[in-house]
Amino acid sequence: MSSTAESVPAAGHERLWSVDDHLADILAAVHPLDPIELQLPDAQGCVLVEDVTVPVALPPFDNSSMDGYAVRTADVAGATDEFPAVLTVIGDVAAGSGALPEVGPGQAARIMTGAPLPPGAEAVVPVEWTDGGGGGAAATSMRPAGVGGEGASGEVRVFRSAEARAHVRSRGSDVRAGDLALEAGTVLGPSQIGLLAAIGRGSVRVRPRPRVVVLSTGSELIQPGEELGEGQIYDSNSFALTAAARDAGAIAYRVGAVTDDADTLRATIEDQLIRADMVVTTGGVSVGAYDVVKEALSSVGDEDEPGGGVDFRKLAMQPGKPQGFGSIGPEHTPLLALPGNPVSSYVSFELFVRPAIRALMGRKDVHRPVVRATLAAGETLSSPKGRRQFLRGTYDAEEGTITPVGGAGSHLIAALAHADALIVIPEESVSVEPGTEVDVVLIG
Ligand SMILES: Nc1nc2c(c(=O)[nH]1)N[C@H]1C(S)=C(S)[C@@H](COP(=O)(O)OP(=O)(O)OC[C@H]3O[C@@H](n4cnc5c(N)ncnc54)[C@H](O)[C@@H]3O)O[C@H]1N2
Ligand code: MOO
Repeated sequence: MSSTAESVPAAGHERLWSVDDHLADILAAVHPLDPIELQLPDAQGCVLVEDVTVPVALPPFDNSSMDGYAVRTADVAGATDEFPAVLTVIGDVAAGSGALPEVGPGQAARIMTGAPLPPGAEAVVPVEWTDGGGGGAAATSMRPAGVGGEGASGEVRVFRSAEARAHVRSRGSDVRAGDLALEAGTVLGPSQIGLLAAIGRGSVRVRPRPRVVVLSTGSELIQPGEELGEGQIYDSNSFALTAAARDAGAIAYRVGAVTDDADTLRATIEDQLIRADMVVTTGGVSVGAYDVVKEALSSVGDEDEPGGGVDFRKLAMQPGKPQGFGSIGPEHTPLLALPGNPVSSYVSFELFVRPAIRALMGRKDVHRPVVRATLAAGETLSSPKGRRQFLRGTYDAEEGTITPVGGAGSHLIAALAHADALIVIPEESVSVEPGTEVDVVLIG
């Protein structure tokens, strides 16, 4: 991967890439996945690639919005408690009723919410405006349609008049046939899935969720639940980043920690490519003698896979300085190699992997929201010169303040777990006073 953009001036002898240039390079190389037809439940969170038009009006027929009686307006005109209209009940119309009774003069059909308005009827009077067929005062509910259809015959007293179309939901009052239901580019949330189902669509063309394989590296890592040995730590990165990938919209596969062995790592990644639209690794990208990701991937693909290969860079950011990005395998699957420190890998994920996942999904909103907030710190914060620092904090939307949680250390997993935002300290700042306005990335 290369960038035409300028890199940040070297600090010491290092060439540092800016956060923005690195992200731009990633987004330039990551393209939306090809669309597929998915069943509705599987399409949740996906981006629609077709304009969906309404095949049938909603509602498809005039229907009642209340449990009550379908009546002719002239029959109930002037009805009061004292002088109710007395109508002959000719039967029940329940939701789903096929054959409908014709309501003639002096007649009423008992009707349920959602049931089609029967021919002849012009309005619905709610059951509470009637005696419910019981011969007494105003009813509070209908008598259940028990054996023998009690309540679906006899007489009903109506105590109020009704205007034409009262309590009737007209055919097409929601959408009409031929209307645009949802346009291409819409992200399918629960209500959009509901609309698609309501107009009878069982499947839609969408961009699929990317399959993201997350693997961590490090011979010191063991799985949570196992007994810690000397010098060992639990692998938290693969869990955190798999969760973050899922949260971003991906189908995430967590691969357990791989030992610091280049051949094993290469073989593991190759095995995973079959189910990966993107690979994310953590650890092994620094300058140590056992920095296996760098060793395993620096050379990958150069001769065999034109256009492939992984580039390792140092970024002008803290945490998250060492980063790798490129593509791997015959499909040129994007690979992001993140630093191993837990906070570094998480912040790097937020800044680079999440946007890449969302770009694969075809989403326009690839970035987290950024707001301005007042720094509510107890002391002046310091930041390394020439590096964009991302401190963790809690954001108070009501007060418009951001309070740092924990320090700058990239091993502070507990503080990260209590943060819902990243405080951005620009490259040019070396200290920030409490009360200063800062950019805040909302990650909660
Ligand atoms: N001489 C230098 N040393 C380091 C530099 C440097 O420029 N010169 N950069 C530092 C920075 S900044 C970072 S960030 C780290 C990145 O190192 P690696 O990506 O090679 O990561 P590791 O060495 O494998 O691990 C670092 C640290 O994180 C712990 N870790 C790793 N994986 C996990 C995991 N899955 N779950 C929990 N914790 C994990 C690991 O045990 C180490 O403590 O390099 C600095 N060094
Ligand atoms: O850049 Mo490292 O990610 O500072 O901790």
